[in-house]
Amino acid sequence: MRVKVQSKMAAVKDIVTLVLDKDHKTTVTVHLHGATVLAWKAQGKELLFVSDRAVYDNKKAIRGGIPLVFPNFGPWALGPQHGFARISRWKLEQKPEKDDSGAMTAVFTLTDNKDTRKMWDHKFKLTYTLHLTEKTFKTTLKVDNTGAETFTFTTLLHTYFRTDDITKATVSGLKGLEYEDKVRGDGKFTEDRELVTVAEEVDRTYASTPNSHIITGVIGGGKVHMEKTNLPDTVVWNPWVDKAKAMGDFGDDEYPSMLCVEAGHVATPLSLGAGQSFTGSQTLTLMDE
Ligand SMILES: O=P(O)(O)OC[C@H]1O[C@H](O)[C@H](O)[C@@H](O)[C@@H]1O
Repeated sequence: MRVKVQSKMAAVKDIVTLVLDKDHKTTVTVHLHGATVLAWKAQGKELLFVSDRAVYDNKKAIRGGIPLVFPNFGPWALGPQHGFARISRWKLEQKPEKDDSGAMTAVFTLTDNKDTRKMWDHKFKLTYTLHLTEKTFKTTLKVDNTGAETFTFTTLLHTYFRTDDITKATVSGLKGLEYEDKVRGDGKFTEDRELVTVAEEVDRTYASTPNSHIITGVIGGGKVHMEKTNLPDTVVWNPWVDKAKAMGDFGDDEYPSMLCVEAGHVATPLSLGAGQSFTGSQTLTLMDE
């Protein structure tokens, strides 16, 4: 399946790879379109889902991996759904390098330009730092307001985990929390399950979640620990049968193979004054089975 995805990818010049070890067992692959993480392989196991039908035309958002949502989560009056970060061309600011501790780091940036200002007339700089060790993958997004006026935004790391069978996957840390449910519609609901499972279309935004979730049922019976900082909300999404069929860049039969658990600041917008900055991050750790 991965080979097929690779062969459909755009030119090699679009792709940056962080290789931790010489055997290529622990790597991260990033597309400059959106600085979209396409793959995180930990000890030989590919943990992220990318659709076989994903489009690599440097225009459309890439269906899978970790698209970056900024400056708006969801439908947006000023531009495309989930904002422009995931459909903008990012710059590789610092090539993958090993630091003293042996971790690989790479840094990508996006600054306002005529296309972003057409939609959202603010000056900003986004700095996205990827940090890879043997079992952990940390992604940190820094937002700088480089203009003279305050702006508000929402942001999110839209992580697609690869699952063996979605009905066997679970997400911890959500019991007792309020959520909005885009499937059921208006109103707030309260989660009563210790471990959230998915057996139908799910699209929920849980507000003020704990900084740690454990996701089970990741490919090969894997367990991933998600730790987040300054990203207080968690979205759980799977399109299920009908929505999968309606999406042009997602296979009809792919929904059992993915689960999105998305760390973000989306339930309430953030406000940044001139010269201020915000930093949010998530660290994914492949846990021992
Ligand atoms: O199709 P996209 O624009 O990539 O959005 C994919 C999904 O992203 C999030 O999970 C939202 O909560 C969903 O409502 C949306 O369907």
